[in-house]
Amino acid sequence: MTNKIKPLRGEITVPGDKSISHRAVMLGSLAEGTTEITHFLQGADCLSTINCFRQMGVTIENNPEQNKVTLRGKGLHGLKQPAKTLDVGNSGTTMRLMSGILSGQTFDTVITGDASIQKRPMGRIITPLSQMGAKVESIPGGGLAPLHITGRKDVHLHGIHYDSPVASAQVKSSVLLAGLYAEGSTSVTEPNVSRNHTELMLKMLGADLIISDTTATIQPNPKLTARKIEVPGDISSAAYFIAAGLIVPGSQLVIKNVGINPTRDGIIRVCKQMGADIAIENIRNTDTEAVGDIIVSYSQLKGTEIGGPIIPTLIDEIPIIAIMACFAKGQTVIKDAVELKVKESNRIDVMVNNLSLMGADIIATEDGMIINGGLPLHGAAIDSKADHRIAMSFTIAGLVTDSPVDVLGADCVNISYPAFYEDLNRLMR
Ligand SMILES: O=C(O)C1=C[C@@H](OP(=O)(O)O)[C@@H](O)[C@H](O)C1
Ligand SMILES: C=C(OP(=O)(O)O)C(=O)O
Repeated sequence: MTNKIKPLRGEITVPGDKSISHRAVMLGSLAEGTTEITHFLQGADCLSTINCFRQMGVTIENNPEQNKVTLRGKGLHGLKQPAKTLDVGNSGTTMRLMSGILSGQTFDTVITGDASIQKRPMGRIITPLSQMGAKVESIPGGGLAPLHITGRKDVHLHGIHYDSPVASAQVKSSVLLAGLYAEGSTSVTEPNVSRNHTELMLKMLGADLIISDTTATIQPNPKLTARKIEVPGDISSAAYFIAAGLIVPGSQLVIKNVGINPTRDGIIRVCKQMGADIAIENIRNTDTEAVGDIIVSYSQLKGTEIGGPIIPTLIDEIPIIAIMACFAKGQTVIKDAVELKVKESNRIDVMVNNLSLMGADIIATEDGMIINGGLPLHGAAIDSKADHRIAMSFTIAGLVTDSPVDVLGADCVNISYPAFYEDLNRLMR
């Protein structure tokens, strides 16, 4: 069967940012007053966060038709012990950020997630939280979930300075959130700056938090006051349409209202490096985050090198960048991205194996991959390994292969972008 290539044209608004939606529920639950969240992401990961906080006594109304969530915060010390194990589903963000919050509670909890979560490293949060005096135990051992977190009845956590070995917003946020419950200040320094949504939202709600270069420092026990939170469109979801616009001949797309926080905008910078016809218009600020409309047109891309401080700003976009690199002239080298091995799947192996199957010239390296672009890609059956970013990346590749790509387990897009296929089909009409 051959594939008829159809250009993508028109305007699209992508769903709300996943990282910011999680944080809005978490911090709203710890604030005093009513939080109204608009453009909330109705992805399974964020619904897991809602469920966990409901189990700890927070009243949360979710209106999926309007993507609106309203919740009544309990204050820093108002959560109650859940009746059963907290289940984060597939969400690493929920697991790691909540572990920081739970470390500061007076009650015990057990927290776990699906098969993928139970393979992902939690030692990276157990180490700093333990240094703060928290008692976080891996039940199976080896730093894996489920985790048992013992409440701190008499002893308080104490602030630390943590020199994180990884640039990870989940590690940084977990420690800063535990810092809300510590004696003394808590700071985290990371090797490169990771997304700073936790810091920006905490500040907006009234926390005493200072960001200086690669260090964030928080003072304990603030009064957090509920505010309206407008969630920008998720640049990680926009990335699939950016790529489609660039690689499908004849395409031109406007992606409205996308979060362009500089700790997340690496994909835009890489597209420019690759010679893309891409621009941002209508830049404005919400209370905490910059947003803009992304305009993108089909372009002949060229290879590039990606590594160093830009990596955390585009970590979830590397699978789709690898697809773009296959359509670029020349070589693309992606390095310093070893973190890809501990996401929902090993994203280096899964990208390299599947793109090789489709005829790409790609090899895995220890911390990334090297792609020689320009070879035609063929259709194939691609196992998504239940990883939403993999499923969406290969769907976009399949728009320009000579025969169809069959993505197995494609319903995992539900984790971060439930309407992905509907939105894509609408732009191809
Ligand atoms: O804090 C967050 O919301 C996230 C941080 C990143 O993970 P790491 O902190 O593990 O890099 C990213 O990959 C994930 O999709 C969301
Ligand atoms: C890695 C991701 O999310 P999490 O760590 O929250 O599971 C992702 O969405 O690509």
